[in-house]
Amino acid sequence: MNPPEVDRVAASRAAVAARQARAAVKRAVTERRLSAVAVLETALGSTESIEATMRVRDLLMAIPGLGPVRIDRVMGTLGIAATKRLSGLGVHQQVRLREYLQRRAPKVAATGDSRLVVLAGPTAVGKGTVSTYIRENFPEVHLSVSATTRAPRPGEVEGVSYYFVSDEEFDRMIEAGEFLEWAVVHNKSRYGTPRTPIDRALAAGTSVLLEIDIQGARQVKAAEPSATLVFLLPPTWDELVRRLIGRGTETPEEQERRLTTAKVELAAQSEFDFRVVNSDVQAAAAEVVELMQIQKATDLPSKE
Ligand SMILES: Nc1nc2c(ncn2[C@@H]2O[C@H](COP(=O)(O)OP(=O)(O)O)[C@@H](O)[C@H]2O)c(=O)[nH]1
Ligand SMILES: Nc1ncnc2c1ncn2[C@@H]1O[C@H](COP(=O)(O)OP(=O)(O)O)[C@@H](O)[C@H]1O
Repeated sequence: MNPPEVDRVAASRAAVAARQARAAVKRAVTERRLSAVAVLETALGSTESIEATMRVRDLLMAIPGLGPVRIDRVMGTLGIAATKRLSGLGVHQQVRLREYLQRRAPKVAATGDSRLVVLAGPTAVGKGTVSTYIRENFPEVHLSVSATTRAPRPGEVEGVSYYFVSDEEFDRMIEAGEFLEWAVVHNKSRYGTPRTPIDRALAAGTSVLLEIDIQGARQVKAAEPSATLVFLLPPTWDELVRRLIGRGTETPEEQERRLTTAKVELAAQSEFDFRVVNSDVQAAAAEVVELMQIQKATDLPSKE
């Protein structure tokens, strides 16, 4: 084959793969394993996502109970042209479509099976930012509060950010078996996940999110194989460096050290069940919450 032909074959293979991935997303919406709102948020969060290339009409077609005639009428009311793709929506169209989906589209099917989900990832990728967004916007999720031996920073609240405990108290908690997992993080302080609030929340049917480091994620999986591990990724390495420096909470030496650790941590991503790219906080949070609600996502396209 000559080069233009090679290009053509590659392009047509990519088109087939994209069509299959779009069909998998549609199927997941129809089967109520994925909410239509989450598809919209992912599309708006990343123009490179498969979701961004979906037509609005196809997303609506995936919603059980909506037929072609009704969809034409709805799209007319929303002021969206028949061929429009999710990535091409104007700001007002986005708002109108989101409101419509929130009202009309069924929520993902309840599994009757509350989930333990671990969010981990390299330093400064945005774990704290995404989990704070979830705490503030998704009250149905129980966000675990860890105990730590590090000192509180300005603005941190006892019992909300962490339980700030002494070394002696932390020793006592280990002895008493109060932790689901614990670890020394950044070679400095100890952090641990109290077991009782998690057991209580799961027993009450509430899903639980742990924002902990990678050593902790491995321990949770060993203790609770049914736990779901989610790895938060930066859009690029340079963006991770920018976030770490931009946050301005570490000295240049500490930043260097954390970036060296981050390379090792990034290599652990294949141990995780799902990967979510944190390009946009709202979209990343929506994806994490979605993963807390679906029972089986094996035939969804990868979240990479
Ligand atoms: N293993 C484990 N890690 C934790 C726990 N709580 C927080 N961490 C991790 O400890 C690290 C340091 O957190 P923090 O002191 O808040 O500082 P940050 O690095 O600025 O986010 C982060 O990677 C957290 O994910 C916990 O209970 N167990
Ligand atoms: N999606 C994002 N886009 C841009 N900046 C972000 C995003 N998510 C987080 N940040 C910023 O990156 C920095 C690190 O986030 P943080 O939540 O402290 O990371 P982590 O808890 O993983 O160490 C913070 O300054 C935060 O505001």
